Amino acid sequence: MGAAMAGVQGHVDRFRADAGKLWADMELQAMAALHYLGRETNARSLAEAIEILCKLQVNSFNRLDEDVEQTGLFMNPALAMVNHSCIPNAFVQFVGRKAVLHAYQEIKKDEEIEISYIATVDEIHPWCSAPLSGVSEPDRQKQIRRRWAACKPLRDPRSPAYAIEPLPRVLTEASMFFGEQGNFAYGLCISAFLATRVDPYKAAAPFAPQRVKGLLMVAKLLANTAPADTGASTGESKAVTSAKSLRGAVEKALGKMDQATVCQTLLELVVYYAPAAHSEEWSVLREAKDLLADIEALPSRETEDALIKAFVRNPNGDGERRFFEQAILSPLRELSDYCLDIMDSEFS
Ligand SMILES: C[S@@+](CC[C@H](N)C(=O)[O-])C[C@H]1O[C@@H](n2cnc3c(N)ncnc32)[C@H](O)[C@@H]1O
Repeated sequence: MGAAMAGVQGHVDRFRADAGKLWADMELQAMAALHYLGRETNARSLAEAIEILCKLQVNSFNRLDEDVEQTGLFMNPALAMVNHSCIPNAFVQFVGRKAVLHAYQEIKKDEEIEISYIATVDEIHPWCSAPLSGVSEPDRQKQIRRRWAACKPLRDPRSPAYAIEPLPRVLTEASMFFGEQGNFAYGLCISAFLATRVDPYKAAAPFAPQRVKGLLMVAKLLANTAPADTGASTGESKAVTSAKSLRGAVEKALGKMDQATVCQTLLELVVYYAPAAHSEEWSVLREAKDLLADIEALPSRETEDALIKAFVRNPNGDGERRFFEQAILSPLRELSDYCLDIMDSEFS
């Protein structure tokens, strides 16, 4: 056991660097353990005891009993080798004093066995949610590819579960990645997918902060997407296979829509919902108002402006609803239709 324990990770430096309550607790526990064992407390014995505690912290399982819930910690060096995934292919169950590693599905030879370190499906582990902004571009692409592959069970067309983490998080990362690359069209398709097919299922209230932020993201990407060159289109709309025809199809969809009108309407929605979502001081509200002022200053948009203002005044009127469905929602849905193809073509 001692030799096996030597091989497991303890991340002592990371715990020390955090220097929070956990580290203070560990020092106290280490001193108590040495005292209990009748061993002298000195710098060396304390460091050894702390290392063991850190290894337990990183590698042990909460041993759960069906009736009395947590009954203690369970540590097994072989089981401690199993890494985390937010979409695991296995889980650990306690049967009496034994821990049993069960597979959720068939695990092929050489495929990694992964369990979830967290308790509920909607939580997301820091490794899956860690922002990738400080990472070099090829590493970032590799990370998104890896995370996207892990989302496969959530995008099974027979039982899609787009709102379950980590899928929304991976799409958000990919949208930001494309935005930073200057590929606003692809970022927009992904953000449109999040705004229309993910966020409403994650948060029912239209003033939920994440939904309002999602609308601003779509509006910002739209503002950056220059009116598309419709001549670049290949004319294909179905069975988009190659990256080139996918690009052409997205450009065609963009070329058909009135980008300024969609952008302005989304910004009006952000301005309407932001105070309920957060406050009058919210930076999202400020940004939306600034962008709105820029669009309203564009020349020759009196008709569109009148339609948008009418919708804002009376969103439930028949004509206004039709305007929203046809001029705003329908083109956004069309863009969102390309999201999964884009992810598969760029990150598979
Ligand atoms: C219980 S151990 C798992 C085995 C460990 N990878 C090893 O080789 O000893 C937990 C540690 O593994 C690493 N780890 C586990 N899952 C990970 C993941 N999905 N991504 C990155 N690191 C992970 C972290 O350093 C974590 O503290």
